Amino acid sequence: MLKADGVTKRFGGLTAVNGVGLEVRKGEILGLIGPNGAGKTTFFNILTGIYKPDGGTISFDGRPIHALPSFRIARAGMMRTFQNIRLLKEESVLDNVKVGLFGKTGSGLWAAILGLRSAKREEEEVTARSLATIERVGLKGREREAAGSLSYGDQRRVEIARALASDPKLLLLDEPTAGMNAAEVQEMTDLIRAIRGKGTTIVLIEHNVAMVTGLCDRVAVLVHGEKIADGEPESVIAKPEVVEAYLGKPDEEVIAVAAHS
Ligand SMILES: Nc1ncnc2c1ncn2[C@@H]1O[C@H](COP(=O)(O)OP(=O)(O)OP(=O)(O)O)[C@@H](O)[C@H]1O
Repeated sequence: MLKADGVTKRFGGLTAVNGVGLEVRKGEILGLIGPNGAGKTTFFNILTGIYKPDGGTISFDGRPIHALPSFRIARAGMMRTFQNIRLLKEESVLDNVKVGLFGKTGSGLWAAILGLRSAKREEEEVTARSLATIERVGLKGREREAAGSLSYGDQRRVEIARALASDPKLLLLDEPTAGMNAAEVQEMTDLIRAIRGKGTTIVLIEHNVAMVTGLCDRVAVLVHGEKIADGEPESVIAKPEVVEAYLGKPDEEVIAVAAHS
């Protein structure tokens, strides 16, 4: 589904992503882990066209995308969420999700201004699709509430719904469980699994090692902008270089998870 080869990004003298190669297979959940500042979000920003890479190539669904603007990459079927929730807090849950379908409609601005029938029909379709997606992420009945009034965990669901509304082939989630309690992490894990169950391929950046190990089919590890490991979760996180580089020192949680597997 996605193939990155030798992807590099520099900010002045800092090489944030250094020659990273990564393959994402159709239908899998891939976890991207690594310490703070390892380059994970920068890598997402490159995949989604927010940053242009200084080197390397990326193909998505068989087409090169590394030179495309973000809206074209989104239109090709790659959507994402952000580490810091980016919702229109005063607007309704429904309107926030409808934003995810912006650019997907074809009638155009004049048709909307003139109130043409095609624009009305499109608006109805966008609303229906958004409502169905809201239900899918478990927020049925909350459509008219202001997004900012929802709990943190539910706001993340709205973010995911916005990315999911256009039915992407590939969904990138940047720390979907950040700041969540154990129950919310479990609910988010279930939701991600259900999304994959409907055929969406998922890559997620995550700090919660136990969650990654339980959820992901494969894990890739970035350290100082370089990929140091890639493979089946339990074996990757048990590698001494991963334990040391990722955590700085052997960590009891990781060792316990590895030993348990
Ligand atoms: N726009 C930018 N300008 C300059 N430096 C940047 C920029 N974006 C990221 N960096 C730097 O690139 C490095 C990688 O940052 P990045 O946010 O990608 O790491 P990360 O692995 O996502 O970290 P975290 O887990 O803390 O979110 C860091 O040193 C960061 O300061």
